[in-house]
Amino acid sequence: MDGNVETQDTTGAPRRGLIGRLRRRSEAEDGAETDAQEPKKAKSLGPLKMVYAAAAKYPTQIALAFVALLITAGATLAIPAGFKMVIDRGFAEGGDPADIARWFRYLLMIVGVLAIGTALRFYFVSWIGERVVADIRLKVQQNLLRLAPGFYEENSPKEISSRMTSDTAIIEQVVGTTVSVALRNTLMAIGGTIYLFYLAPQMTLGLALVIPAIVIPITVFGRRLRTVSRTSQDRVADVGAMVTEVLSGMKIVQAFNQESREHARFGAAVERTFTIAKRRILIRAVMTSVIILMIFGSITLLMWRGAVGVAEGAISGGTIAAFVITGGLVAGAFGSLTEVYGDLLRGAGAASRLNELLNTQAVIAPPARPEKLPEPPRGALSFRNVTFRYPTRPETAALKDFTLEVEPGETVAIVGPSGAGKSTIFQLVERFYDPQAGTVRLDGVPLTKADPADIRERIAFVPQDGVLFSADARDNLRYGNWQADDEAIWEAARAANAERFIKELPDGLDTYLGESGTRLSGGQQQRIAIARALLRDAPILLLDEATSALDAESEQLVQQALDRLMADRTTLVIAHRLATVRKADRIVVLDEGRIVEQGTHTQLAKAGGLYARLASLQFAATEAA
Ligand SMILES: Nc1ncnc2c1ncn2[C@@H]1O[C@H](COP(=O)(O)OP(=O)(O)OP(=O)(O)O)[C@@H](O)[C@H]1O
Repeated sequence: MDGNVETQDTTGAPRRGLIGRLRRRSEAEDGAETDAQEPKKAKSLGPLKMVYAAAAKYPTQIALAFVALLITAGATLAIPAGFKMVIDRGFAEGGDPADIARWFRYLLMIVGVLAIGTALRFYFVSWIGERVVADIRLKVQQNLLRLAPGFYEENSPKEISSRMTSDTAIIEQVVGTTVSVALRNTLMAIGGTIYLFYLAPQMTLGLALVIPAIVIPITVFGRRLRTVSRTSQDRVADVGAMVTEVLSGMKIVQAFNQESREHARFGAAVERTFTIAKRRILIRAVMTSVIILMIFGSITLLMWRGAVGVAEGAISGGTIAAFVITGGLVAGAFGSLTEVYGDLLRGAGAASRLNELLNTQAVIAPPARPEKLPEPPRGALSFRNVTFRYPTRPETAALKDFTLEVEPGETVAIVGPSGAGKSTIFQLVERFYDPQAGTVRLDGVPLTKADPADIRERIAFVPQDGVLFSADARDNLRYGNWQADDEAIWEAARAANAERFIKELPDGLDTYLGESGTRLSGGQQQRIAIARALLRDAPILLLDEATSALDAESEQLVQQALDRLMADRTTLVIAHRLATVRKADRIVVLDEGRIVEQGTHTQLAKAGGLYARLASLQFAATEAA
């Protein structure tokens, strides 16, 4: 009756009053995800300040929501009064039909105001909730884009994405529901209690004893049920995990004749789920019976007391009706208020997790007065005595006293065993990290003195496996240069030997390349990445050659594309192919973060050192593939 739309549950059906709320809560216990992974609560409401600040930007909507809230609370309380009139005057024997109509019209008017007011309140309150969440998401993502890759090693993308979705959903719940529920129910509890005293002071005192007797056991049962439910969901998750494990390892299970053992193991997990579910349903069964007994029992007792009063002529039938309805509203309001604080703490927990993402400072940021890189770009790279440790692995240096001067236009192949530090060189050139000692320079300017965006503007990076986004072929190519028109795109595609297969795609450049480009072969993805780098047309090329073996024809197509890409550019290439090292102006051999040899392929092959060993193993293997 109070039009409690904000407590809408996942089924979309509004649940009203105390019974509705209880049902909603116990259904939530059965729900798959609702309480199973209940998010952590904060210790205080402090972090909600950020939510307040975000909402305060929309004073008009807040004012409108508040007005609607006042109107609906008033209209809700007016309903019992309306019923009182209708019952006492509208049902009076021998009454004038015109007089009866008046009271019913009055009641209808209240209902109309309540309906419209509730719709407006729901609209504005939810609007604010959604808008606040949208603003927070935008701000968080903007900050995330500024953070260096090191941050994502310590904070998993899965965790961050869960903050962006579930934590923001909790905030939405707080703004769009909890605050409104709290305000409305406080108004209803106060207003309702005053009205009850006005109607029947003695019966109200009786009710004051009954309400806690209803609310307290329900709250206690509710808590127990929530704990048991959580355990129950964990057990169900165990069953799920076991199914996945066995299914994905089915060949091993069967090859080792472990079917009966797996069945027994699964049986035990299923029985554990059943045992805990039995406890849950027992608590819920008892809880339901207690609720029915308490609520309907007290209504019956009140009516009984009222009936005696009516018989004695001390009280009217309409007053009894108004009293019962208002009593229900007030009890429901108190019931709701018991949940509000917990919900707010949960919201504060979510807000503090989002705050962390919002306030993380970028380690790699432009200096206050960035030094301009010389124009036109030359493409000279220099590493002087660079020592670098990854923040997550401070004990080992990925590069040790590394010195390398790369001349404009030179092609330097970097080879070395796995973990030697080859990719680390690229990370430092892009300035994803700053070395602990030594200096990296681009065209004579130390990277730390320039704006990272200016540095990256001058670099094209071709990763091992072409990183494609879920977009069409055109946008995947233009990622290197959004100004490129179709003519330029086709020219790059041609040079990258990608023209033919792109033309053969169902919609040419408009073809959607699917999640992570799964619709293209490895060689095709590499050629897209090469075309993208061609479009970028940067003076420095960082090329991480693919290790995956391609068939001879793709290999040749990729190689030709790479040759065109490397021409007239300073190129650092992590080389896995003999063809590449042969063509390089210089080969740098890296081991455990240090340069151990340098020279051309012929020189190094003759020297009989690490390169000669690697070449005979690694390149022979890839050439044979
Ligand atoms: N993000 C990281 N955090 C911590 N340590 C890292 C990280 N990336 C690389 N390392 C470590 O730094 C060292 C150098 O790694 P790097 O990736 O540069 O080697 P690599 O020569 O490119 O190897 P591969 O040929 O296997 O790709 C290794 O010991 C590696 O374990």
